[in-house]
Amino acid sequence: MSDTPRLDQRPEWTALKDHRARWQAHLRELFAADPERAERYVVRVGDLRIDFSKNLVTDETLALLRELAAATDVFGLRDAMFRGDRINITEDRAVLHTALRAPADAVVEVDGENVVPQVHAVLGRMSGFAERVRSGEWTGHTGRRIRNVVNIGIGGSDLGPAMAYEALRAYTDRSLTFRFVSNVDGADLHEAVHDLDPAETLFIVASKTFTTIETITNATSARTWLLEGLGGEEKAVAQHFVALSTNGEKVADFGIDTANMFEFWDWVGGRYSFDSAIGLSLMIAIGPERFRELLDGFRIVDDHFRTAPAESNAPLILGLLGIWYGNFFDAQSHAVLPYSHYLSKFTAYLQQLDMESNGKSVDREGRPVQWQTGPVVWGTPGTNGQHAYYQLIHQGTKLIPADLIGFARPLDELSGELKAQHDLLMANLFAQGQALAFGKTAEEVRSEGVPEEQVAHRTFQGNHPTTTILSPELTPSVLGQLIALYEHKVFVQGAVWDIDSFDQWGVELGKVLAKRVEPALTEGAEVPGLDPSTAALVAAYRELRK
Ligand SMILES: O=P(O)(O)OC[C@H]1O[C@](O)(CO)[C@@H](O)[C@@H]1O
Repeated sequence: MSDTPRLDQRPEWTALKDHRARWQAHLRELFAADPERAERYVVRVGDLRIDFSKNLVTDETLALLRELAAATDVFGLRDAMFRGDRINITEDRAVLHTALRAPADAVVEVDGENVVPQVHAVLGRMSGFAERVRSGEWTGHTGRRIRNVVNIGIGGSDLGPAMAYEALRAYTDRSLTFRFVSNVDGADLHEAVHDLDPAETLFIVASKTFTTIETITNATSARTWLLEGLGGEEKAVAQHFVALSTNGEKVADFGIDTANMFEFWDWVGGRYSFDSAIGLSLMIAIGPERFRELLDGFRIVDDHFRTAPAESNAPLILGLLGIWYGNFFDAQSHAVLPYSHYLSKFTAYLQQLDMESNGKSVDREGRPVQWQTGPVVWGTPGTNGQHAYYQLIHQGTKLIPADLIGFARPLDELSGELKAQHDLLMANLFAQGQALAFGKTAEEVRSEGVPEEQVAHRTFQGNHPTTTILSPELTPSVLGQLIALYEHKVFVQGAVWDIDSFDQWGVELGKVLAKRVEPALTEGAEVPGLDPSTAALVAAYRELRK
């Protein structure tokens, strides 16, 4: 048994509990008492200006939170991560997604071997391949150039490239079509390929393990579709399928030539893998140079996280704010609300990053935790959300801290009136932050002549915390900065909560049970050990499908 004190028994935790018990201030009062907080509570990293002034904190709160971070040795674990120590303890692995964006002359060792040259070798191969596809030099089996790229993967092998493709659409080669297939529902693949010409289609099968049932099933069906379309010649596969994986053996078993495999390593977690070979579809879309800019963006935030003092360390501050709300205000969720259409898949990406990392209920030694861990992360582009669920954030009974993300300039893609709409978009972001923080008092409502019986309904309590992340423009580098910011925020929270943020045992049971239930559905076989409820569902399914 370890002598590490339990988190909730640390004096720093108790100090925060006491601080919370005394907490009364409304954001209106905090700003009235200290108008400077609008400037003081801002951190800058790279192109990101992170304004956390509309959070329920004072200098004292921030100091107490930093003391908790120091007591739990967040920076010690950070250094261990960057060094390549095996901090993913249940899988006994290093956690080195930061090595994926390290400069070529950096040295990051795993088991005494510098991994940076391998990273750059794969990046070089990816660049060469991406250029050949983009230029038309890489052709399909019939000699026609590739016009469609279909990424088949799920979880970390899908969400990153799919999100970033949307985010950076303005930088993509519009003469190519990109599709992302993840769902084992045959409808996903069907909709992705039904209007494509197999002779012009490249499948990228993305799977770290190359054993994931959804991906292997979809890849097998894609191969059938391709061969049917190209007259059944097996050797066509070589020109139309490439693999992204850590598992060369399984790639070969599937029938993809390992010469067409782009490798990554077990020290890259699936949800942290999109800047590895998993980004190949994105690299084809935006080109190797833009991809390198994206990596540079990640690196800016890595360097900041590694070196900035606690007072101005952006991922640390964001992580601690989340802890303040989740552990001391009982907030159950965290909303991420981008005011950018291009970021429409950003929150879905963060859901895996955050919830698969920190959805844990035992500490690093396997003891049940006595404190809340990862929040439910949710959200969609802000303006659409305003006309759907913002009502609950403004006037519901739950505390929902939110990040509002916006950009000063629209992309050059837009012109004329469409460009001018950007100010309206951003006016909405600013207005929401203001309304959430300051609300509208009953007196203000009355002064507008609202009848007394409606005053309560039209009053806005305010005091809802938001953090506003503003940057000049959504470039590849800025996207990399944003993702790294959240990666390290999640890291900080896992470190404080004393959980392993890098395993994902919680997704295993469902996978095993699905394999056990499937024969009952497809072959009508009896499945021993089904609970009565599931057995009844299976029976109803069999009856209904007749
Ligand atoms: O890349 P793979 O091995 O196919 O795994 C896909 C996803 O499945 C998970 O293991 C569980 O959902 C994720 O962590 C991972 O990103």
